[in-house]
Amino acid sequence: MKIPISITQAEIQKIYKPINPHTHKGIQGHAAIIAGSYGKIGAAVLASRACIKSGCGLVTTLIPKCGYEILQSTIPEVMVVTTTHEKYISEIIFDIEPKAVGIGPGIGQEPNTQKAFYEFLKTNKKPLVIDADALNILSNNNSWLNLLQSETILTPHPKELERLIGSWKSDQEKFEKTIEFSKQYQVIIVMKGAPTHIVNSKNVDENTTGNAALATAGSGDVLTGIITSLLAQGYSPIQAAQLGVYIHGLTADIALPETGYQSFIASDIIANLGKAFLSLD
Ligand SMILES: NC(=O)C1=CN([C@@H]2O[C@H](COP(=O)(O)OP(=O)(O)OC[C@H]3O[C@@H](n4cnc5c(N)ncnc54)[C@H](O)[C@@H]3O)[C@@H](O)[C@H]2O)[C@@H](O)CC1
Ligand SMILES: Nc1ncnc2c1ncn2[C@@H]1O[C@H](COP(=O)(O)OP(=O)(O)O)[C@@H](O)[C@H]1O
Ligand SMILES: [Mg+2]
Repeated sequence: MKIPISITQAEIQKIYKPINPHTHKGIQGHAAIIAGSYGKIGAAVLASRACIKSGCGLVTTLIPKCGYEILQSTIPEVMVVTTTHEKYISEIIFDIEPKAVGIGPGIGQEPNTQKAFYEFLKTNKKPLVIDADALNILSNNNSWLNLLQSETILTPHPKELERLIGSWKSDQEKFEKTIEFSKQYQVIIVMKGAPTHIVNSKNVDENTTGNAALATAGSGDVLTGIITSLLAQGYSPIQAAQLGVYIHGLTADIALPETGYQSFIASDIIANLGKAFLSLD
């Protein structure tokens, strides 16, 4: 395996596009988030808030009915579409044309949710981030991987990665298998961890930001929202993955002197996105 390329501030500075003073919400990108189930509407809230707080102009979130009031009152900036089922996502139907879609945080694996995901994958042509339960559904139905558009971004943590590619005996084997998987399905794999690596066919990048404060519930859900937002703003999938993991980690580095490791929670990632983006301007 080649030595990973570090995702440094200098590299990110080449990718980062400052906001055009004449932009408006209609051209700043419309993102769709598909997330949440009964008891895990928080995952939808975190991903949606991170998405709108990362620069896209509009966010529409698809959630099961039980999350409607929660989402509308916690993030009034985000538009909401609900499914017919009360507790889980039973179909994926939008009345909008999103520029990018993020799917998976907290959706569970109900049979109807799996079917809805399959129907969505058959027709989706938008840039896509797949996380959490949507990854687990793919692991259980691996023929569906052939439906993915090239450069779809998968964001597994180590357990989700193991479900996708099988177990490994060494770090080297883990990377070899991930690279092979990425080549086979033409996907970008964000191997979340400490540090996070991004595998894009034969290239491997290593993130340089972040710390153990991120080992807290919902921090991956937030990453899904950030990367989806960047895709909706027109970043290429590999750039969105690189800038997304860099900014996500940077929030924890910025917050650490105030929060310490223990009191940092996923909402602190979102609260520090502004400072993280400003450090690139
Ligand atoms: N507030 C919410 O609504 C939250 C919802 N969440 C959702 O809950 C669902 C379940 O997600 P989980 O990830 O908890 O469940 P999983 O069963 O996918 O993952 C948990 C397992 O993975 C292992 N694991 C996780 N990170 C690891 C690492 N860095 N190294 C080694 N092993 C690691 C854990 O030890 C555990 O065995 C997902 O849909 C997720 O999006 C979570 O994000 C937590 C917060
Ligand atoms: N010790 C650590 N150092 C740096 N980053 C970490 C550490 N632990 C977790 N993270 C990051 O936090 C995120 C956790 O994602 P995930 O496990 O999907 O969380 P959740 O499903 O609860 O939202 C990933 O981006 C991962 O890289
Ligand atoms: Mg997760």
